[in-house]
Amino acid sequence: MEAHTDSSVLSVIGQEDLVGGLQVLHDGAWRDVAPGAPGTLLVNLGDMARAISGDAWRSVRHRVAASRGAGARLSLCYFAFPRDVAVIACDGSRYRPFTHAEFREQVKADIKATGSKIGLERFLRH
Ligand SMILES: O=C(O)CCC(=O)C(=O)O
Ligand SMILES: [Fe+2]
Repeated sequence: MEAHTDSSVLSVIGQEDLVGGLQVLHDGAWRDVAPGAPGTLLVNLGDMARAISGDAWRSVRHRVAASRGAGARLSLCYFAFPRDVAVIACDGSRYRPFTHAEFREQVKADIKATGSKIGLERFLRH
């Protein structure tokens, strides 16, 4: 899975594998996230948490780089999203207020046009 930030408010990832492969970008370097003990849940902040907090919380860029022949990898993800009509706004934020539906449509359009998600940058105030 290529590098991305989640679009959610938060994501809960249950990794039932012992293979690993999840990596997060930290200080410009990809770091492995070691698989936890069985039953470990990993919580990831998404773009909506970032926007609602005015960048106080960050949506970490991550990817899955499972190596060939490492065995089966199973992960279950739960993504919590705002309702479509929810207005995502924060006083003093770099982002203009937008609805979740607007964000979703913009991501869809950007993926169609460029092959990848652009995300919150699209909503920067000018
Ligand atoms: O499988 C994983 O560990 C993460 C998957 C992921 O990043 C996603 O589905 O957004
Ligand atoms: Fe993700």
